[in-house]
Amino acid sequence: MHITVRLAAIRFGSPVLISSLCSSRLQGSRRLFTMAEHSSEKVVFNKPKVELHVHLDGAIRVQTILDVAKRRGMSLPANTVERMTEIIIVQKPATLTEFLGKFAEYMHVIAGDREAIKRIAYEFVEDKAKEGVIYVEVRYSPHFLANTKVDPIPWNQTEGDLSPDDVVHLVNTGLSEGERAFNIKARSILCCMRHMPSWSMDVVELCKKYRNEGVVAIDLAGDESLNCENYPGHRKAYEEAVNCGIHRTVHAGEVGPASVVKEAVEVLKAERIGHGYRTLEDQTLYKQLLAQKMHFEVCPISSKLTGACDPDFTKHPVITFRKDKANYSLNTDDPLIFNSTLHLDYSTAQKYMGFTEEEFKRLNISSAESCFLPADEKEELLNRLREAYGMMENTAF
Ligand SMILES: O=c1[nH]cnc2c1ncn2[C@@H]1O[C@H](CO)[C@@H](O)[C@H]1O
Repeated sequence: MHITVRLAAIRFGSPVLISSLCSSRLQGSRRLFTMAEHSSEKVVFNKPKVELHVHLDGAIRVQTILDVAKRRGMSLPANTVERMTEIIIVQKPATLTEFLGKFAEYMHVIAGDREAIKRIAYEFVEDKAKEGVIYVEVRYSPHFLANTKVDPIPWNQTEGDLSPDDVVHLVNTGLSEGERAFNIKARSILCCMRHMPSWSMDVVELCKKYRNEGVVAIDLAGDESLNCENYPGHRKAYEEAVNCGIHRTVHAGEVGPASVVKEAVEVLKAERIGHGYRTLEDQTLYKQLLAQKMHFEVCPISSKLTGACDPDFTKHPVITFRKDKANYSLNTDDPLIFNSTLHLDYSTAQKYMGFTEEEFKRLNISSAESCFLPADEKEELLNRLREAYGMMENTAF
């Protein structure tokens, strides 16, 4: 084995570990498959994968929510995994606003609790390792998990002593303990929220402070109908990110029009677009983004259940992306709320959109090329994938 490849294999997890973990089913809440698609879920791409768009607070185990509520003496609308899962998940196509409301069912339990925040980060890494992910970038809003130095204090919490800064430190700790335990690589992206421009400067400052401890980029999430031209807080934060070399992604063109994507690229200097489906409505913009190899973070199951795309997967925008050899990834987004797994996104792409093993390899290579790791670590990741996919050049003479 080539030395770089061997090093990469160690850092990103051994193939044996990955394949054995891949074949095991997820535990806890993920067993309750209620969507029709779940019955057909199978592992269609049992190879190392890269995931670039997944929300930590949308990827918590239901059992963990129940455990933490019990420990903290908090009440929940249900006390079994099955019942609580039914309450949290979106079962049929809804709206983005309806979907975003689901976080309020459980965020008050996790927010403000040191042990819980570290635990969800650690368990997240375990769940991703089980799906065969060898590199993941996970995102969240530090403010949504804090209970002091955040205005307003979210989820009706009373003021405590956990600041957004403490939250980032705890998530970093949970992720790095998870990395060591499950032998994959996990980095994080900090989210600004569209409706809270006053938090955005804090977010970029946290990105700067923790750039050497696992934080790789800034994001803008939430309700896209709020235009950032009217919210200079986001623009200023992204300007600072550009000036300091902080990587940038923006949720745009998910349910909002192509103009939001244009603004993300031209004003916020986004290097990747979260979702971006509605870019196709502006063919000039789409061609420009294709030419500059802009990366689209596509989330198939999510796009159906948030009402972002036609529920008929055979009409999904990612089919056009694939035909045009666009640069995109396949991601879960919020697997807790969609009661889904990365395997379901892949099997859906195969079953309804004509994706092949070759395309899965190509899109994972594009994902690695578009990830926010520094160049040397990116090359290691790429080598690891090329080796697993049988794409290594023969260097033995
Ligand atoms: O698909 C999405 N579109 C827009 N915002 C989202 C999506 N999924 C989650 N969040 C928002 O991002 C926050 C930080 O992780 C979540 O709390 C949720 O409000």
